[in-house]
Amino acid sequence: MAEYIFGRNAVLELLNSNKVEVLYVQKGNLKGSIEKIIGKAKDDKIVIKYVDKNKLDNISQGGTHQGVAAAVLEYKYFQVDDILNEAYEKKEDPFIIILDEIEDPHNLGAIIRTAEVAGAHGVIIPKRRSATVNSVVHKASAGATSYLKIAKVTNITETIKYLKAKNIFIYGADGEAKSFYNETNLTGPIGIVVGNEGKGITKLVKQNCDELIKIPMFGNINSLNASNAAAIILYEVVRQRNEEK
Ligand SMILES: C[S@@+](CC[C@H](N)C(=O)[O-])C[C@H]1O[C@@H](n2cnc3c(N)ncnc32)[C@H](O)[C@@H]1O
Repeated sequence: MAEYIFGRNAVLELLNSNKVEVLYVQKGNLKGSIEKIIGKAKDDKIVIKYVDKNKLDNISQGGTHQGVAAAVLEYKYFQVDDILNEAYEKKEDPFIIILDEIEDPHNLGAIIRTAEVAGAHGVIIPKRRSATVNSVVHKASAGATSYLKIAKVTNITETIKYLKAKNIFIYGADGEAKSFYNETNLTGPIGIVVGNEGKGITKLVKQNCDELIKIPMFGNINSLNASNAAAIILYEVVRQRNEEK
């Protein structure tokens, strides 16, 4: 069952933290701060439903709704083992994307979308210093957050060690790597680490990767956008896996 928040200040706060799934506005009640709320929801491309007062009275169960309520988007994160089990149940080698502090929700959404389309089994993000699955990510993923398993972990390095103990080979995507991504064998059980937009993969995480791989660059800019880099590498994994069959 959806959880609802009501009242103008509470709804605006929820909008600012990108956690509104659907906005409910009382028909005809469009004056004052409600205009700001509707404007923000429109900017964020959130579904707005104009409803009768009765509907809002029901949602708020007698509370003061001031003509507005919102359904809260709460993503239920999976465990790393759920991602592994998804692969094992499908009798496939695990194919996991590990995001080391991706901060931009649009990048996170885009990577989740590519990972889902590429047939990966899940995406792992850290609890801290990372974008989390909110309405912006949900939209940027084109709804892929509803299909792909996303796990939120306390420590990426520990998770990598855990995956390595399960015979999963961990590649770090790094523009300074020696090996080229397309000359590296990316078949078998693998995890691909993609780093933060500004600082790349953190030192400790990098040290714990089995191998670093790079996408060649020929221009003046010293890196690709994280979600573009992820897409290029994920599709090389797809290519190699299909060639293997
Ligand atoms: C914007 S880049 C980070 C740039 C950062 N200044 C650095 O030193 O890594 C974000 C992430 O995208 C991936 N990436 C970007 N360009 C890449 C390339 N040429 N080869 C492999 N990965 C790349 C890496 O995972 C990187 O951590």
